[in-house]
Amino acid sequence: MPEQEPIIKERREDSSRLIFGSDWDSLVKSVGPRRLVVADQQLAEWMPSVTDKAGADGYFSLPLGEAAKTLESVSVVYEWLAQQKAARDTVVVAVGGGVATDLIGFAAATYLRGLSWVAVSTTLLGQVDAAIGGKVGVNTRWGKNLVGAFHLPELVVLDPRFLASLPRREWQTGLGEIIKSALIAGGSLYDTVGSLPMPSADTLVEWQPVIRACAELKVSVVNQDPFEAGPRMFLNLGHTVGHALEALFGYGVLTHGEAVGLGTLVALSLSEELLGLDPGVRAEAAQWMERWELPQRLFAPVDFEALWEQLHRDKKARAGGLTWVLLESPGSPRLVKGIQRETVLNAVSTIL
Ligand SMILES: O=C(O)C(=O)C[C@@H](O)[C@H](O)[C@H](O)COP(=O)(O)O
Repeated sequence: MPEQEPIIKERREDSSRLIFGSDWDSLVKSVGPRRLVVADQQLAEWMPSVTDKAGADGYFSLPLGEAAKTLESVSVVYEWLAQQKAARDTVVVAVGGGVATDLIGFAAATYLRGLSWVAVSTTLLGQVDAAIGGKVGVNTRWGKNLVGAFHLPELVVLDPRFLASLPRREWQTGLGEIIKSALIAGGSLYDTVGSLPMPSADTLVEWQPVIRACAELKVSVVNQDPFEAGPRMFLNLGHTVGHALEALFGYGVLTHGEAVGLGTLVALSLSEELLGLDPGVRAEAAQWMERWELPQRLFAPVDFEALWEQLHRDKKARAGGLTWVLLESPGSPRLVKGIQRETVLNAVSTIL
């Protein structure tokens, strides 16, 4: 009898390995015998070099953006994987920002019941948060990321070269998640973030340690609680209201980071009311948002009834109602249940 190759890889429950810098070729090539690159179409100019660095057999790109983060786009990826005869030992290399790694990661999680994948993250938002931790999925008209899976990438590539050419709004959307991370972590991350200028290609060197700290914070939380049964919920600070706003305004109208920034202000206001958070924390977060030109108020009115209904589609909701992530002080997030409608209404009015 010829010796049989093991077909099914050992399932890893620990978080993905982060690779900082531009020297990722050999690690990515070592992940599996065959690699296929799938990317956001906006990255067309990078594709020859990425395909070469990944030692991939081929690449495919599709137009992506929050509005295209749908099951239809996932089907387009399935179609290409089928044409390429992707097999159980094929590795999908997903290249792009948060939408790309969420969507392509979801295609990898579900094609042939799960292919290994690598996330090559090309945006600030992706590098500090979205590409890490294996939450993959797509939006539906009922809610944000409502269809998805937990499927950890084998590697997450955080190469600063991709960031240099980001447009201003992409830097800003990343800041929404950085503010969230600084509030959850407290300590030196909170102190450092507050002193930094607007991120850009020129100030990237100053931001690099913060990007690394946010990425490492995320890995450590995900390692403690990979399937979000407890402390991983803290990473959702600002997302209950943020996701509801994204869905209500239409995906892509507010960026994810803008929505999370607004949602964080609401969460901080609730935290003052319910946990005695020092109001100086919200004032400080607002100052950062002012400096980085993130919206602190909604540009159009929102119907509170519709928002209240949308909030209840949050993935942290359980039979007993919503679970909110609030803050007692920077570095001390708390989960709070059963907040009254009137209290939420008052907190939401601070961003109207
Ligand atoms: O990884 C997590 O866990 C997070 O909650 C991080 C969030 O910043 C991220 O936007 C996440 O994708 C949202 O997850 P969801 O479960 O609320 O859709």
